[in-house]
Amino acid sequence: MAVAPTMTMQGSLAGLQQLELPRTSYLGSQLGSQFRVRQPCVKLSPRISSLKLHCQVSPSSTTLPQLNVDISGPGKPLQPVERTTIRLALPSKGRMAEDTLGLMKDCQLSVRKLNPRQYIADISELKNVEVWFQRASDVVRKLKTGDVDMGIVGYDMLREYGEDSEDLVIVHDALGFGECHLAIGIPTYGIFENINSLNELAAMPLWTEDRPLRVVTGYTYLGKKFLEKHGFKHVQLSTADGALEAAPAMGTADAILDLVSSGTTLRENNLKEISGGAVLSSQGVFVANKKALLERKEVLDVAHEMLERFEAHLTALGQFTVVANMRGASAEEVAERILNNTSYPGLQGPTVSPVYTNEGGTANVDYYAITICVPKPQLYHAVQQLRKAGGSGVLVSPLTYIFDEETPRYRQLLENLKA
Ligand SMILES: Nc1ncnc2c1ncn2[C@@H]1O[C@H](COP(=O)(O)OP(=O)(O)OP(=O)(O)O)[C@@H](O)[C@H]1O
Ligand SMILES: O=P(O)(O)OC[C@H]1O[C@H](OP(=O)(O)OP(=O)(O)O)[C@H](O)[C@@H]1O
Ligand SMILES: [Mg+2]
Repeated sequence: MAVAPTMTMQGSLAGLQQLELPRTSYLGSQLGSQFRVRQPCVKLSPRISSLKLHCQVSPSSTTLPQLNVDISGPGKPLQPVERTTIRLALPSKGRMAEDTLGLMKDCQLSVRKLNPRQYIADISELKNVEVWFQRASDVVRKLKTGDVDMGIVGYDMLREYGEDSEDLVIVHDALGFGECHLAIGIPTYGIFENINSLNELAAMPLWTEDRPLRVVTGYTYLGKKFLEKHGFKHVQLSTADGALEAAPAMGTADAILDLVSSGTTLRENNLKEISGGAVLSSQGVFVANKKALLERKEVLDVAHEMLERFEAHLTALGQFTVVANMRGASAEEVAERILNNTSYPGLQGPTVSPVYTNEGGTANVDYYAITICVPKPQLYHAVQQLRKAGGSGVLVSPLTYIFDEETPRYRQLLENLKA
């Protein structure tokens, strides 16, 4: 039953501008006019006798004080109030945190954080969006429970902590950072010297109920499913937070199940991958809570905008804009030469525009400037083709965004929401 408590506040209130409620109940009116309650939604249980609330202080303050609010006595029932803000959870630390903020910035969605220890921030371009910094595992957990609406994490984390939940939906599956794969690693030496595949590992007669294959991993959900699926009968999974590659040499595990990117950590610890031993490929993904997308149009709208920005930027990253002056009789003739003699027609076709030269005071057209987009790896090939087709003075510049007419991923998202 919800109750309206009477409250006593303890602690210094100096400098407080607003109160953040990490959980959900309506406390707004009791807090006094000097506070702005940003999430006035808390479920209060009659058993709760006190709540600790984190308070956001004025920008000049560097500390994050805690305000103790004692709740005592029954009051009149309160109606729970729906959250109206949109919550985006981002990784709070490590390589994903940096890369995520980098991508947001590149998409003109800079995240404003008042100080590094603060876990809430905002994005001036996305009004009504709160950014919450969380450990990657918590980003997924909170997405599942609906405490946040959208988030960015590694696909590995999504699968491990999301546990194939139907409440989660991927909005963008390839953000272009945190690329790695989750794989089994075994020693290159000793009894594993001639073991090169998952089947060979499973078939080793050594593994029994009393002496199972010991695998250390941070991915116990995915690991268990994977090993069961591949016929491992006697396996013991254990877990550790990092430096798993040390376990076989220490004798505390036979194999590891961990992320591999360059392969250096495996190699430096005398471990190897085996064929069939890769569980999944991973990179940063943009995920949302399905119910939030379906039931709150404003969440779907923000997801759409972020998706469009990500797509426009990530597509552009792989291409150059190329401008070349071409001698020609007409714009059509130049366009035909590009379309027929080169492999790079541009997005819909080449843009062709006249170049006016000064001929005794009269503007004359002998050249046409063509503009096309070229995939980065094919740049030199494109320049060669353009030269052959009569191009001179080729200018190459980076592309920042390519906004297509529509975003295929958005269409896919709408399909997924119907399912
Ligand atoms: N070697 C790697 N190369 C690329 N991406 C990686 C690598 N290791 C991890 N990742 C990706 O980054 C995410 C975060 O990794 P991890 O949790 O190990 O954080 P971290 O940045 O290493 O910090 P810490 O391990 O100290 O908590 C992983 O879920 C995965 O998606
Ligand atoms: O194939 P590589 O390029 O060598 O990368 C793989 C390593 O990167 C990650 O560790 P991380 O650097 O995050 O250290 P941690 O174990 O402390 O998390 C992962 O857990 C591997 O150990
Ligand atoms: Mg790590």
